[in-house]
Amino acid sequence: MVTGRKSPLNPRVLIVGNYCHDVLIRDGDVLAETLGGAASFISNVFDGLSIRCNLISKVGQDFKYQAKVSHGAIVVPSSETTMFHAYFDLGLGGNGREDRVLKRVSACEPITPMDLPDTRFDFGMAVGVGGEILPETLERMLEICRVVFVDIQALIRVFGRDDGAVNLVNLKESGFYPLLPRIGVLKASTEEAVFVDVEEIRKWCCVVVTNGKEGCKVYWSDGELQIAPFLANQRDPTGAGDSFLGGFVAGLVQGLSVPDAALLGNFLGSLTVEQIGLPKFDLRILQRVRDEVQRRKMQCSSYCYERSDGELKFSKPLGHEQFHASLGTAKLPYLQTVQECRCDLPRSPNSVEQSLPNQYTGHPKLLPTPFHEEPVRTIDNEP
Ligand SMILES: Nc1ncnc2c1ncn2[C@@H]1O[C@H](COP(=O)(O)OP(=O)(O)OP(=O)(O)O)[C@@H](O)[C@H]1O
Ligand SMILES: O[C@H]1[C@H](O)[C@@H](O)[C@H](O)[C@@H](O)[C@H]1O
Repeated sequence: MVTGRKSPLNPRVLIVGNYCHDVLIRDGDVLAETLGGAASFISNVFDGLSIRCNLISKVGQDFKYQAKVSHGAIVVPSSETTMFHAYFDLGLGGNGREDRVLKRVSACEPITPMDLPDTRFDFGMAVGVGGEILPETLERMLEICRVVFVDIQALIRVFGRDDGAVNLVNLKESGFYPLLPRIGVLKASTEEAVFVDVEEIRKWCCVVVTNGKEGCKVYWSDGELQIAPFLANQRDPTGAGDSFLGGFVAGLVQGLSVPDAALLGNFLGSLTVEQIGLPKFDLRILQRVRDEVQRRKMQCSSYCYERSDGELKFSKPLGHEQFHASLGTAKLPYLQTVQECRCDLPRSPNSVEQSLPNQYTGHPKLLPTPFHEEPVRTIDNEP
């Protein structure tokens, strides 16, 4: 069980999920071929914020991006790299949201418990995209990681036998349901949240539901909290949820409160939708973000986590709105205007919007008590 304590000094993070090849298609034309997979978007955020992490991902010999990724993947000679075709045909969605139809056209082999390092981590992230995370893999992650963050897409995706069409099943029907009380945070998009009984799950773990340009909402057993979004000119929604989760966990790893970390997640999500495929973050923005996070940590250290009983304090962290404003300002000079933006993929109406009002609280399960110091086994594929 995870308790609400200060984040350990040098937290160890484990990301588990396959890299993939993404092909973005509209009206029969290939718009882009890019590196994909939640693991690539999340490690991109961690790299951008200079946070160390360990990553377990499997690919085939056909993997095109081994030289590009900062964390090498395990190459499985007998397997192909997971590949998705994402169809962005106009008229999809119909609800004002940027929906895409996904097909998994090839799948690398699953990540098994044997593939995971035999060492302890403070934060674990189960972020599969193509069915590569098995119940036993998640179970092993729960054993070796103090707190585990799970993207629901790793749990509820099923794939059409003939065409690989991605469909979703109710979480209760997945083999993962019994593990839920042991996870720290379940992240779902608004579309995916329909496949979960949030009212039931929130009694066991923190649930974060992202909602595109509206930002996100954090639910826990006896409260919920809306976290404000940031302005963005959306060009491609792919990976927004992944970068959100990367930013959220990166914030917690650095000792931010849950609302501040979720704000950082929203910020990274908003940067991601402005580019096609895996984003190249502007170095000036990243520097501003690192500075703002440091400033925020200093501000909060005096009141956010310090309670004599060692539990998190669940009152509004002063300056949360200011933190939102500062991050927003960091991005503003570089925010592409609608005219400048080459919209290769359909953009949702009103994607440039004012922030929503914000409330505050936090969740006790999210900051791990550090494991006793143990020798770190070097993971072979870590650079
Ligand atoms: N158009 C947008 N404008 C501003 N912020 C956005 C926009 N789209 C996404 N975001 C940010 O990114 C976060 C995640 O987006 P979203 O809810 O679309 O995730 P998702 O559907 O899981 O994405 P994907 O499956 O494409 O990775 C949102 O909570 C929000 O903070
Ligand atoms: O690269 C993308 C991205 O990781 C998305 O979050 C996921 O839904 C897609 O399956 C994947 O192809």
